[in-house]
Amino acid sequence: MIFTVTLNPALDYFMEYHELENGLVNRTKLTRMTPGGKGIMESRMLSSLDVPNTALGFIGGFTGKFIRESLEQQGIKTDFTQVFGQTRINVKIKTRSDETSLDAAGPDLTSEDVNNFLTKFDTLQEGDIVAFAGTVPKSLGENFYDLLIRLVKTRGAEFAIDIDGQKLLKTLLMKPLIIKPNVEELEEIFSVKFSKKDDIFPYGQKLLSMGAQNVIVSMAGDGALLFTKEKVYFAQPVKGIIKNSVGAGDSTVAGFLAEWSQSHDVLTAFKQGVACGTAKVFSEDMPSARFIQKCYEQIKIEEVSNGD
Ligand SMILES: Nc1ncnc2c1ncn2[C@@H]1O[C@H](COP(=O)(O)OP(=O)(O)O)[C@@H](O)[C@H]1O
Ligand SMILES: O=P(O)(O)OC[C@H]1O[C@](O)(COP(=O)(O)O)[C@@H](O)[C@@H]1O
Repeated sequence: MIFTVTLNPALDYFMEYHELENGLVNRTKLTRMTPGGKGIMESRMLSSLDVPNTALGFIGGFTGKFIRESLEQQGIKTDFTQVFGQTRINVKIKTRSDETSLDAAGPDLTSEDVNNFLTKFDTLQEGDIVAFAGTVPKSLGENFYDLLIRLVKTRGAEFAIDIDGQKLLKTLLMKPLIIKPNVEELEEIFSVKFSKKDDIFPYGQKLLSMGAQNVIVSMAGDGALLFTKEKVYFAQPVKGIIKNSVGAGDSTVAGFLAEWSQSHDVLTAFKQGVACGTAKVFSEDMPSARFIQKCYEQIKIEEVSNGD
């Protein structure tokens, strides 16, 4: 079974404008609400692919109720920890030229909330995969993921993690099945600037040598790289009209896990990850399995130099 963990879920509130004018009243032509937060997006994508999974995390207030009910209506299994505070609202503004996110901080959590949440890890077993993704609410402290990863490993399960910054590096010793920094995150982690794809190779290798089992470096409209112990692969980008790129990275991770959990074939899992990321950006909301398959058929993967 795959479990996704969203410590700080969000109701994503989408607003569309032709253009935004600062300091003026801007009237939207379209609004939409969807359940968000990185693990929740992964659960939604896994469910589009019909892969059994359970969404874990902290939710509260009317926004939390909206998330729980929307997921349940879509047939997604949830086992959230109910908290007193209110789940945040993240505003996603789309104009003709830009996509902008106004993301909130999220509620404070108590030690009782945490203890209730930790019991969800009691039944984990070998063969399970836990996908951690997204920011940690301040009240949980910097090291909360480390604690959760230790629980997962103690039970013989695998984990995937999609977080940014130095915090990601700290988790590598625990050997994540997959990590997926995007180019900007990788640049920030190593304080470097990439001007071409080949510049990324030594850093992908470095993440492997630090403990990651597999590394995907996503490059938005420039495709993605997969680093495995044996080889490095490049997935060419698919061209199309971008409808909504929120959750592209989460969809990539979910696609990878969906396939890997069934076949344990890393290359096919990478292809499915790229197909899901691609299908997501070309859709307003979560794409259908049929559209993901259509994208999958267009993905071209080539082996590139091993980057040594
Ligand atoms: N403009 C785009 N055109 C085609 N595919 C895209 C585009 N943006 C994202 N994708 C797909 O989604 C994946 C993840 O996107 P990316 O923006 O790198 O991740 P994140 O959301 O984590 O920043 C990419 O590797 C690619 O497959
Ligand atoms: O936990 P974080 O890092 O604040 O991210 C929350 C946001 O991430 C999302 O899952 C989108 O993820 P992406 O960064 O992959 O577009 C939104 O649904 C949500 O508002």
